[in-house]
Amino acid sequence: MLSRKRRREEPPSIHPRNRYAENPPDFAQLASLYPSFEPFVFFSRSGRPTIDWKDFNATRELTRVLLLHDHAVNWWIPDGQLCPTVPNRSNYIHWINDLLSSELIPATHGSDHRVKGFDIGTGANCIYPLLGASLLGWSFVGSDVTEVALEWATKNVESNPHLLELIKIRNASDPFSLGGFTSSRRDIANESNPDLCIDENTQPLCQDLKEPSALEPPLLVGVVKDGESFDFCMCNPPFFESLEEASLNPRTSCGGTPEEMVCHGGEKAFITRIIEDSFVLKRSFRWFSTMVGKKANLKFLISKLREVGVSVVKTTEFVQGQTARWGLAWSFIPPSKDFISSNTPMRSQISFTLEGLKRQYGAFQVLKSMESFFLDKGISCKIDLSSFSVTVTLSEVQVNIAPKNGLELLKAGENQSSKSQCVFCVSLLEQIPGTLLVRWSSSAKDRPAVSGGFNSLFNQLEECLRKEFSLKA
Ligand SMILES: C[S@@+](CC[C@H](N)C(=O)[O-])C[C@H]1O[C@@H](n2cnc3c(N)ncnc32)[C@H](O)[C@@H]1O
Repeated sequence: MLSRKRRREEPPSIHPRNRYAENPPDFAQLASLYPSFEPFVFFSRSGRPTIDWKDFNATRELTRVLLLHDHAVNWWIPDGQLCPTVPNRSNYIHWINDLLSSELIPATHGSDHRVKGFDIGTGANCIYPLLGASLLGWSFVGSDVTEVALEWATKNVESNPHLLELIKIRNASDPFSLGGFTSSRRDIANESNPDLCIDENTQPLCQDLKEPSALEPPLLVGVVKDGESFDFCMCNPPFFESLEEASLNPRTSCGGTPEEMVCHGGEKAFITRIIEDSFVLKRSFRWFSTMVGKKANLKFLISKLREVGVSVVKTTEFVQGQTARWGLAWSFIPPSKDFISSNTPMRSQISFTLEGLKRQYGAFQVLKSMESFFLDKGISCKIDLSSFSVTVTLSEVQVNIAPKNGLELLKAGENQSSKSQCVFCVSLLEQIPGTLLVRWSSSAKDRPAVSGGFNSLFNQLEECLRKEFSLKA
């Protein structure tokens, strides 16, 4: 109920350059063109052609026909393997393209250079290399560790002779066939960072610069060959720590084997290892990036990135149906001068998840608590129970005071007359039972001061709600 109402109000979740942003897939047309897809299409009560999203065969066939029809890509995966949705996966590719074309991190090559990416854990579906190569002509190395992923990723590339030269599949658990793995991580760190000079007695700059566990296949160090360089790496990591945790996630028809969904320590450990490797290979990539499944992990990972001394961190939010995912990107290369003086990036939308809600509490209590939070600070707000949101109105004076002096001064400013007000909306979306997504959106994109103040207010709100409602606080 809550989610359905909320969804109607969600801002567009799709990248503006995504080909499905303006024209979502036309199931009726696809059914008439592809007889194998036709049996999966039926008319919903509202009269619209749709498919059963809980049927793995239906979603796999949809992905197959979308890749064929819109991207001229031949594709297939065996039963049970993770089935990607094409519009959602395209968003990550477009975000990487934004990062590369922003020139925030200067390119070292000329404009005729072919962009080269590294997809960590490409899966049997090999979706990112296939999309990146067919949409933008990028070349890729896609790595994986399971036999089925390596076999099917290779098949998927070989079924597309026009992409054969662009995509290479690499076995990350077969490092001895690669150059460079015979050196220890410390040696590699020294080679690629001559200014570091780490010897056995040196306390490493990065606390986590340690030899990887013998049980865990490498991610980048030992898989990237000596002398190789890439414009970016990307990764959709196994999100879960255990099969139990994976099965708590709302079941979709997207399949996914334990090898694809689960890893020791969950995404936090997996991405931490990517960060450690990025420190070692800091000169070999212009951008490092990964998808993050849990907002709470995003904060931890950003603090890790600060620890290892990255020069830039960028985040974005990908909303996929009812699930939110985050994109995290970083670089060790100094940003180009044009960008250094610019303000902190603006966000028109920020969010956090409130996990492990205590049993006795639900969205209603959280909403009432948000109302009290704002009223206590002298900020005008209005609850809307039908959309589970609170509309917050800040006077110009309140907005201008907040970022500089902290929120305690908001009350002091409230009596001053204000010419213009800023209206923001904080809304709740139930992700899974016991987990709420709290999202804050504003239309004040053109006013950095407003967003700065609001970000700080939002952080306080997060802290306050966590203390009151979350078991994990
Ligand atoms: C969630 S799946 C992502 C598959 C695909 N990229 C996608 O987005 O649908 C994670 C993948 O990472 C792979 N993987 C796990 N450890 C790895 C490692 N050390 N190096 C490369 N791939 C790994 C798994 O086998 C799995 O295919």
